Amino acid sequence: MSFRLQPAAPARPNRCQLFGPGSRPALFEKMAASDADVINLDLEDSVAPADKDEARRNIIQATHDVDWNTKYLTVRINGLDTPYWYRDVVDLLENASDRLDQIMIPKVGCAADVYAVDALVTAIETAKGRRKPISLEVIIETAAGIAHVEEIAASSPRLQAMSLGAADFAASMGMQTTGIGGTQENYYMHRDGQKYWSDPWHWAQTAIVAACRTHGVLPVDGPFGDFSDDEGFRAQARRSATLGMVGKWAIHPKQIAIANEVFTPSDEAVAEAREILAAMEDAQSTGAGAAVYKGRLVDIASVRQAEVIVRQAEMIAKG
Ligand SMILES: CCC(=O)SCCNC(=O)CCNC(=O)[C@H](O)C(C)(C)COP(=O)(O)OP(=O)(O)OC[C@H]1O[C@@H](n2cnc3c(N)ncnc32)[C@H](O)[C@@H]1OP(=O)(O)O
Ligand SMILES: O=CC(=O)O
Ligand SMILES: [Mg+2]
Repeated sequence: MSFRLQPAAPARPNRCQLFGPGSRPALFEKMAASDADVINLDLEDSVAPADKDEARRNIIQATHDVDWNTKYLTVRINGLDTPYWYRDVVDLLENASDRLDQIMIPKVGCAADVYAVDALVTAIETAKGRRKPISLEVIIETAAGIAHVEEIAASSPRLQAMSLGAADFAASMGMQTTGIGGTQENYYMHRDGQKYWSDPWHWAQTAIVAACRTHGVLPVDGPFGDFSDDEGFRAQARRSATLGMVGKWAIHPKQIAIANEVFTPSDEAVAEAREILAAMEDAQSTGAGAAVYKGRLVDIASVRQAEVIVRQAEMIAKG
């Protein structure tokens, strides 16, 4: 273990990030009343170019008018390769209420992309005397983004979360699919006449989790496009949770309850984790470093594993 301790990620629930287009203000109250931990109002890909100005105005108004209660409120700005992003940041930071918590930067390709937004945010916060600092989140959804994922995770003290954006990621990588997340028909192994599907998102997810955990950032799984496929969504979410991600986007309200369920440690998992902690406390009281729990080895590493589950459950229970 390096002598540098691994920094903790922000201790707030981030099990589900519910998206909605800034150009559909009729959805805002429904989003606020949902069970999602995080609300992402979108100015980017779900908003047509002709609607960008109005969507910005809708979102700014909603930071003043809508009761967002305990939601973590974040706005996805347009990418740095567009003519829209600077106006998104300037208008939001100059006019949104203090209810705005975070800005999401899409298609981040290098640490300097985050630096540029951070510089603009910092200047406007100072000029306007905004007392609550805005946090940042990024989407890794390009070949450059995944190639530079570690420097991006380290890019700014404002950075709280990083998502994998499967749709744009697939496009940027030249992947032969129009599916957004989940199992891909042609990504399989073959043996004895049987197909065994594999997970094409796995390597990018683990790269994101490692970069995030190194730098104290929340790793999040992005969209799953087929919102009629509950079991496909659940399987994708379970894989992400198992790999260390803390939550997943919902692009339709149907997906919220499944994300919350999967990313909340189950009562059984928490009970087992507590039993492991107790078994190890007993072992350590007799001077032993290892013990047997339900026929399997547990040791001090098991304590660290069990603590991840207990801490996550306690943090979610606190809200
Ligand atoms: C893929 C790459 C990405 O960047 S994903 C992130 C950007 N995309 C988005 O933000 C899209 C978010 N989702 C949507 O715009 C809509 O959910 C889409 C997919 C278009 C479906 O809308 P619609 O046809 O109205 O759905 P529906 O009739 O099944 O709705 C049922 C009830 O739920 C509501 N609803 C719908 N979407 C949301 C939402 N995002 N947040 C909150 N509520 C939502 C509908 O208004 C409808 O409500 P009601 O039952 O009529 O009261
Ligand atoms: O922005 C999200 C994506 O999947 O693309
Ligand atoms: Mg995208």
